[in-house]
Amino acid sequence: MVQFQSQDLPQLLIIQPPLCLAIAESQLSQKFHLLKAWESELPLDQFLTTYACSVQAMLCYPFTQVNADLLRLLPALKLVVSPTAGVNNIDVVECRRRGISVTTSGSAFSEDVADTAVGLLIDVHRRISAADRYVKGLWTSKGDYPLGSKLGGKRVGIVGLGSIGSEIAKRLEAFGCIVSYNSRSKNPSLTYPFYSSVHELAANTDALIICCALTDQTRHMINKEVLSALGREGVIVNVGRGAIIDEKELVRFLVHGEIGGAGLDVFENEPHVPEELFALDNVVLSPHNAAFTPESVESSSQIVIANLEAFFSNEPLVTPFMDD
Ligand SMILES: O=CC(=O)O
Repeated sequence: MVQFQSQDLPQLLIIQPPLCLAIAESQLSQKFHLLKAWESELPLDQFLTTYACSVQAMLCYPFTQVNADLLRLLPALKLVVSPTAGVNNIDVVECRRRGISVTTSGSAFSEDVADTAVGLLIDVHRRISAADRYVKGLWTSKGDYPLGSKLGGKRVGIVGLGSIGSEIAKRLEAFGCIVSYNSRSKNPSLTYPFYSSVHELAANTDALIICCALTDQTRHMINKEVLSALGREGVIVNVGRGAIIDEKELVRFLVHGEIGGAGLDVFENEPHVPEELFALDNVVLSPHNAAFTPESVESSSQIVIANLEAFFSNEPLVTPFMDD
């Protein structure tokens, strides 16, 4: 049997280690010659210069900033593969200008993100995390814990009705919620009420779930006016990206009781989380892990590998990034 040396395999550049999103390295290394920049003794720019003329594909984990400066060092690059749904760490405009394709995880994470979004919504309304802390610390007599509020019948506005938003809507319908949405455009195949303005959506709902992409247009889209429109009883859940909400305003609204509560999986400057939130029982926090289960990471791994194989065999990419 012919034994391939890894040098014979197509090169795959990886700049930073994978953290929790480990794409099965054993599977990758059977098919690609992995160039792991962080394991090299060379400074990054020298490492990249060494492979500049040969590297055509890069796997980019969420903390790698793929900006114009980095791309300039990689003149042969033709493909950036992201194992996540969000690509706000990649300069997709510069990639397009340079003829570099970008792929995402497609819908590999959608169901798990949707589960977490609904979990956070229920938790804030029914005070599950706060009740857990209460039982473990202060419970002295039965029945004296403040009542939470019912999810069924709530009007929930979904901001971004793509693959994740649609999974959230499906789940909320089963809970008897009244769903409406805001998106870049109305989807004619959906019957949920559409609001072209997120402010209007907030004014007409009891809770907002943010699951759109972070772009120049959506940065700080949830601002003081939108939070005021959501109102004192309103709840906000964010499983998109932290910077879609003006975090300083959100903290101010929560601390002053000007909105009802929040379930947050993402933050503006991760892993920094505003400490004012820690003392609030109507705020539930999670460490940007809404998407990640062993099952979804495995499915994202398969998509990463399928995109790389398609690229190196000149086949159409499986989940190209679509900026629609
Ligand atoms: O945050 C997770 C993702 O973008 O898939």
